[in-house]
Amino acid sequence: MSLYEFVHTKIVPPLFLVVFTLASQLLTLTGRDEPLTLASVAKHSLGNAQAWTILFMYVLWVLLSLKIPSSTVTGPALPSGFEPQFKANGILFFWSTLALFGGVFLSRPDWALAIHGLIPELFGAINITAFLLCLWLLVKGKLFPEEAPEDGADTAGSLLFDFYRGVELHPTFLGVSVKQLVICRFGVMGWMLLSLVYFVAAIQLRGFSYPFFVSALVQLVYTLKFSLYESAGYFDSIDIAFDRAGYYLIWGSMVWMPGFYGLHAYNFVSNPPITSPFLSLFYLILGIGAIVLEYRIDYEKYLVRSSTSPTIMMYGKPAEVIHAEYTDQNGKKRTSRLVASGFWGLARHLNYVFEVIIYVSITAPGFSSGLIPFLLPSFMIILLLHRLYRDEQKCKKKYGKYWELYCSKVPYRLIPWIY
Ligand SMILES: NC(=O)C1=CN([C@@H]2O[C@H](COP(=O)(O)OP(=O)(O)OC[C@H]3O[C@@H](n4cnc5c(N)ncnc54)[C@H](OP(=O)(O)O)[C@@H]3O)[C@@H](O)[C@H]2O)C=CC1
Ligand SMILES: CC(C)CCC[C@@H](C)[C@H]1CC[C@H]2C3=CC=C4C[C@@H](O)CC[C@]4(C)[C@H]3CC[C@]12C
Repeated sequence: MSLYEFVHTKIVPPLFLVVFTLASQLLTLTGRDEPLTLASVAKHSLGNAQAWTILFMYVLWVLLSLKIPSSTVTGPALPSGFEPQFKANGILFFWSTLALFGGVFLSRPDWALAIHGLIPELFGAINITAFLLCLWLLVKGKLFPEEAPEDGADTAGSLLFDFYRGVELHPTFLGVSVKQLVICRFGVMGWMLLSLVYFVAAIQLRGFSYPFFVSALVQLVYTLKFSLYESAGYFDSIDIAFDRAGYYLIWGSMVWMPGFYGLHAYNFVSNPPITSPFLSLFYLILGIGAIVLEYRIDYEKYLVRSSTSPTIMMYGKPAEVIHAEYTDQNGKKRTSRLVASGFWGLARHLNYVFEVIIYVSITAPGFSSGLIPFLLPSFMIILLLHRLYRDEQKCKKKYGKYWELYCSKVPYRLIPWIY
């Protein structure tokens, strides 16, 4: 066993389970008149009737979004030939959620302040639900997996590692994909809704804040971008095609995403961001610009991958495409397209750079008011560097010499001419 494997399978699971779970509850106490102690964590960690009611209503809403009739998108096939199905109604979900909850908070802004006060209990309830879900996914994956034996509902011999990493790739719950339900619907939209709640709560307390508005607006546009990208690309991502449904992905999306990704906004309520209107305008343009460019990068890949024509025009000339051969898990030869021009010709993961810029624009309005707004961009840099490493390993293994050809044409991983 290599050192990386040892750390990955034996050290990371227990460490992350304790540290991140505890941190997720401790952080809900920031910006409040309560000591950051284990006793305070314990006091709120079981939730209360109001918190459980809010959570129940929101779970019903996200479940409903995947239960209503809609067209479907197919994800990457498993060795057995099984093709996971996802609902293609991300945009409808975005606008209806915004209309429903936006309407509720506009007519009852005092509810936003009440929910802000309930955050420790709400995350107590979400944490319990996420743990129960991960436990159920472990038991189900081990005892009655939905996936065929050749798809390898994979177990690593250690219960803790299986809990952390997950067993199955595409488990379902009440007939819907657990990944789409938890990541795309509960996590991403829950994060956006909580940030809107904090924004309205701050208005209730101190009136309109332009820097907070900029932060919330960039995040709203980012969520809209995700909803557009959900059916066009997210179902081919590492999260869907490779990562199994366990603590990392499921707890991460259910608790860490709405909690930690929204921490700066949660703290803006008690510690308002102070930034000049000029600088706020700069962050707004930076954030929206980075979202548009990131969308363009996702779109260029989508354009080349989905086109049936042998020549694909990009920026007025034929796109440079590597027709990469690979062998799938059934031993069947297949071809895929690697774009080597446009943004994908500048660096192999330029989208990750824009991703970090987006998170900087969302949090930067609060940079002068404390350390908390620096946490999210720092976390993103670590998360994306780890992801870059995993993705490059995956592509090297999958495409072999074709990946090396792409790397020779596009030698930069992240930032053109630098790295
Ligand atoms: N906010 C957050 O916490 C995070 C956000 N993100 C964002 O989510 C989005 C998706 O991220 P992610 O899935 O990691 O990465 P990408 O969208 O970059 O997809 C990577 C995959 O694309 C394919 N690929 C690689 N190079 C090329 C190429 N030149 N031409 C065509 N296809 C290529 C490979 O898959 P294949 O096997 O299909 O060839 C590779 O595994 C990004 O916008 C990212 O910034 C990502 C991580 C965290
Ligand atoms: C603390 C840990 C246990 C790690 C938790 C990690 C997860 C919270 C995140 C891992 C991958 C993340 C995502 C991938 C791609 C995305 C597309 C983007 O456009 C929106 C965000 C996201 C869904 C993002 C969400 C957080 C992760 C699931």
